[in-house]
Parts: sequence; C-alpha cells; structure tokens
Amino acid sequence: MAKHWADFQYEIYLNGMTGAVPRLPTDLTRLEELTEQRLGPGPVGYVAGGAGDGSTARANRAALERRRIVPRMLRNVHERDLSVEVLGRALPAPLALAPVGVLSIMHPDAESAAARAAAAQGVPFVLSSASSTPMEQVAEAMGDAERWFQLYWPKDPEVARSFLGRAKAAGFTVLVVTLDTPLLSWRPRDLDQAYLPFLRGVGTANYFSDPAFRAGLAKPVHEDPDAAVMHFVGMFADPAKTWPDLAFLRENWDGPIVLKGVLHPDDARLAADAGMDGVVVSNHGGRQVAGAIAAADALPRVAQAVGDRLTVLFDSGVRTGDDVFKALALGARAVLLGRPYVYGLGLDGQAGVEHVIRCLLAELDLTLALSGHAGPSTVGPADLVEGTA
Ligand SMILES: Cc1cc2nc3c(=O)[nH]c(=O)nc-3n(C[C@H](O)[C@H](O)[C@H](O)COP(=O)(O)O)c2cc1C
Ligand SMILES: O=C(O)C(=O)c1ccccc1
Repeated sequence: MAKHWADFQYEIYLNGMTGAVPRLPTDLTRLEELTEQRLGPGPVGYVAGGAGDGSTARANRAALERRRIVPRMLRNVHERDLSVEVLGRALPAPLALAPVGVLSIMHPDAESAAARAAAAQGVPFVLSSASSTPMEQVAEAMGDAERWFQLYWPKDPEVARSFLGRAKAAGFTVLVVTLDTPLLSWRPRDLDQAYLPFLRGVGTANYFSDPAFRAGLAKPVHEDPDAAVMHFVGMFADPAKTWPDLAFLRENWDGPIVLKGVLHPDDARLAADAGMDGVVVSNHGGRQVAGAIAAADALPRVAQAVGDRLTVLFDSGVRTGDDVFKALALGARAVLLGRPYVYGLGLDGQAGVEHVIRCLLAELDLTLALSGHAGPSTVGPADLVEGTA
C-alpha cells in the first residue's frame, strides 16, 4: 500500500532532480499514441474506439475541458488528505480502476497485473465479467485489497446466480452492475478492422469456466469453441430486463450494489427506489450510444436528484488530476479511471498501471492544493465556471 498520498508529487519531483527520465510520460493523454506505436492499430483501435463516429467520446472530453477551475488563495493547504468514504469503505483517494474486459489484448498478465497495481496503490480494482482471466485467479492477485466485481447480467438466471455465488466465494464485496450494454453498439473502427476480440474467445474466461454456462452447451468448449463463443455472445447480457428485475440482485448479493451507466436523473431515482446503493454516471466511455449526452453534463443533474440517497460515482473521459477535481465539483464522490490505465498496462504491465495511478493522484493532489483545498470534501460547484474552451 502506498505511503502518504501527498508524497507522490514530491517523489516525481525528486526523480527529476536525479535526472532520471520516467519510463512513461507524466501527461497521461500521450499514452494512447505510444500504445498504438507499440501494439498496433487493432488492439488500440478497440480500446480507444467509440460508438459510431466517436463523437460521444469526444464530447466526454469537451464537457470536462469546457469547465474551468477558479482557484482560491490563502487557505492553508499545507496538510492534505485525499481520502474519502465510498459505500462505507475508507478509500485513500477518490479513485478506482474501471471494469475493462479483454485486458489480455494489452498484456499477457492482463487483469492480474492491473489488480496487483491497484492493490499496491490502495485503489479498488473493479473486475469485469468479461475478463480474460477467471475471477478466482484475479481475486488471488488482489491480496487483501478491496474486491469489486462488475456484472454483465447474463440472460440465463442460473449463470447469473452462479457468477454472483462465485464472486462472493472469491471475496468480492461490492457489485457493480452495468446497465448500458444489453447489446454491444455499432463500432465502425472495430468492424472495419474485423477486430472484435470476444469473437476469438478473449474475455470469456469467467463464462467458459462456469458450470452453469457450460451446462448450456451441446459440446464441451474445446470440442466446439465457435459454438461456445456464440453462446457467450447471445447470453452475456439481456436486453429484456426491466427495473423490477433488480430484486433478483438484492436477493443474491449481500453487499453494496452500484448501477453503472446511469445518465438520466429519473433512472437514478429509480435506482434509489429499488434499494440500490450507488450509481456510476457513465456513458461507457462513449462506446455505447453514439450521440449520447457527455457524462460530465449528466453528472450534476444526477447528483442533484439523488446525491443525498445514493453514492454517485463517475467515469467517461477522466484523463488528468484536474478532471478528477472537476468530477468531484460536479457532485461525484469518486471516479473510475478507464482507458489511461489500460494503456499503462499495454506499455509496461503492472508498473505501467502503477505509474498511471501515481501520476493521476499526484496531479489531483497538486490541483487541490493550488485551488485552495486540503482534500476532496470541500470541493463543490462554486469551484467551477463553464467556459468556452
Ligand atoms: C476496452 C474497454 C473495455 C471495456 N469493458 C467494460 C466491461 O467489461 N464492463 C464495463 O462495465 N465497462 C467496460 N468498459 C467501460 C469502462 O468501465 C468505463 O466506463 C470507460 O472506460 C470510461 O471511459 P474512459 O475510458 O474514456 O474514461 C470498457 C471500456 C473499454 C475502453
Ligand atoms: O468493449 C466494451 O466496451 C465492453 O464493455 C465489452 C463487452 C463485452 C466483452 C468485452 C468488452
């Protein structure tokens, strides 16, 4: 676990004094291009790509960049503390790693490397249902860190029950249920490169290792892998689900449940009415609904509607420490980091993910301090204006 959060910027400055150039850039917006140079256009196209022409992913960035911080002076920011409480858990910083499937397209150590990096930095790692490594194996890599599991809610209730039972048995305590992907969207960048990793069986580890999933196959996976993949595609999510179905999750999960992919304040109210514990305001990084509202534009409306009833988390477009600051100011309790850690993984495995987390938190710490805040709790709407940039 990391030391004192405010030490991060100090350590980086110190490396600068020794003349040692960091292995990866400290401007995390540069990682995509470097990863593409290293790994090629297929995998990076998949990670970077969005729905349709990519306009939602661009809107996510624009909505964060348009908001500008108005720093305050002379507020004694000498002693700082980034810690926050999220869902009854004390986190060292308002940050977790977002669930990202198919990580083995980035690095052979995939989810285990990302989980170890998160654990080393004390940040929760949300394990995707579509991971390339079975959940039990990733749980081991997590050590005594917080274990959060993301559910793609399978069509077959036996598989859903089996996943929840396995996740519980493997020590996962927080359930993040993704609602925005009952189907995968139209993603021209992947279609045009014929790069759809799950069609080659990547991201199916939890399914292929699941007894309830395998019971639905005519032949064992190794005898007919194509049929197994098609079975996965047809059942990994369920477009027929409606709000009353959430009772199933409550019956089958003991800990906090967070609904990911909420953009409308009325959906957030429905989540609260259904006894959920939190929402992630997210448009899946612009990967699902082309033309959707930017996540940062949805955030204040959702926070206003349910901020007193639910834990409001945020993702989609976070690239820098000041983006985290802005999300806090717009009403998020914490953010999930997506693509930047995926590129860190692709470029330098576990060390690359740790680099990304440390840069982001160093920058957040400095942004807080230089804006007049000793920690996340005092940040609010008054810290921002809407500019034109
Ligand atoms: C390659 C890739 C795979 C993803 N897989 C999942 C997934 O399996 N489950 C999920 O809930 N979200 C998934 N997401 C969405 C992320 O959890 C998160 O919402 C998104 O990356 C945030 O946008 P950003 O990366 O632009 O910040 C995926 C995102 C990417 C880029
Ligand atoms: O690509 C994605 O955004 C995603 O969520 C996903 C869904 C199924 C399998 C792998 C990734």
